[in-house]
Amino acid sequence: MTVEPMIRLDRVSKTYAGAGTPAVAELSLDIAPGEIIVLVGPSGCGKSTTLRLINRMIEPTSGRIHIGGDDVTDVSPDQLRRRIGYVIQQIGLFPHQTIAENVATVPRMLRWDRKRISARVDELLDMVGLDPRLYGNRYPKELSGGQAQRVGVARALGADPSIMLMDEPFGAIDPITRENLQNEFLRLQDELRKTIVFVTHDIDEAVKMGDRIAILGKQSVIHQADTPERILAFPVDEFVRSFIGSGTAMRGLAFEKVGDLDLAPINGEHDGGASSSGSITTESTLYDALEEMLRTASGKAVVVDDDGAPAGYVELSHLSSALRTARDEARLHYEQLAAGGPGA
Ligand SMILES: Nc1ncnc2c1ncn2[C@@H]1O[C@H](COP(=O)(O)OP(=O)(O)OP(=O)(O)O)[C@@H](O)[C@H]1O
Repeated sequence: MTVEPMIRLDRVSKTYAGAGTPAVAELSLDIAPGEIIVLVGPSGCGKSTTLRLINRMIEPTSGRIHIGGDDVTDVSPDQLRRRIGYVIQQIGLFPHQTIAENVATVPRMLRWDRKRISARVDELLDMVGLDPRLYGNRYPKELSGGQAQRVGVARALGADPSIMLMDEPFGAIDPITRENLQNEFLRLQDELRKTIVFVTHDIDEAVKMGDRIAILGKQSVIHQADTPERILAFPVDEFVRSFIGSGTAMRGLAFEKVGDLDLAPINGEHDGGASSSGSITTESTLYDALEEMLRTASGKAVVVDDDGAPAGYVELSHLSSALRTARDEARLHYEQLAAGGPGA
């Protein structure tokens, strides 16, 4: 990594009192400023422990933690936590405080004046898509699960921390609300550019949210830490392959754009049918094209240009060749890494 990492874990270990083996063993990981890194792995592999080590809710048994270039292993955890927002699944809003009071938690701890706190609370609720006038005076039990989760995000952003730790933040939410929250959060992150460590069980969520994904095995041992594209194209071992599961190859199609293909020409005889179907544009992904092929059961998908006129076909051979190229590029990257070459 060429930029100075925002978070550096340097051989960090944690053995809980009374436990025979460490929950986290010698974990080293650099996290760049502004990136979302997603930690995924089986239950009990130490994901939550790793998050809590970063904000020192628990103390490492050994190793060092650096934030923004400073070794924070020994600074006061209170100070540290103001620089780090924390969102958890069972959101833990204070039930007897209003939404506005909940969101004001950190600014109040920092002893901001009343006016500044109130302006910040309004701004934060707006940011997460809740109208402060409608929701500010409600109590947590008067919110849906999705709304409560938004409040959790707003509260974590209270003092504009540079780092957010998110432990299965959308885990207990129905799939549709969950997808909305994911999309809104990604949009928000486009503006805020926080450094985010995000824990999930769900590989699809990891692929969607992560700039990088770290696949962890027992004791938070990193099996593979890389972009979602490369992990899907080239799982480095059997553990990663089985963790990401079936349908892996197809998921990789979501990273390729139709516009990057050399489309098959449309012959005159197909024009009529071609122009009548086709929601696929040059901005669509190859995954969209595959869905279109399956939907029309034709083995090809018509691509339309900006004026809605047919521009060409995506064929199955495009898809297999795109996947092959992604796999070959990823393999080359890892070969170069192993050889200490340019990928290293
Ligand atoms: N406070 C604690 N005291 C003792 N052991 C703990 C404590 N918290 C976690 N552990 C143990 O440490 C290991 C890692 O737990 P952790 O919660 O970090 O895993 P996880 O990957 O987040 O799991 P999950 O996905 O199920 O939430 C487990 O074996 C767990 O039982």
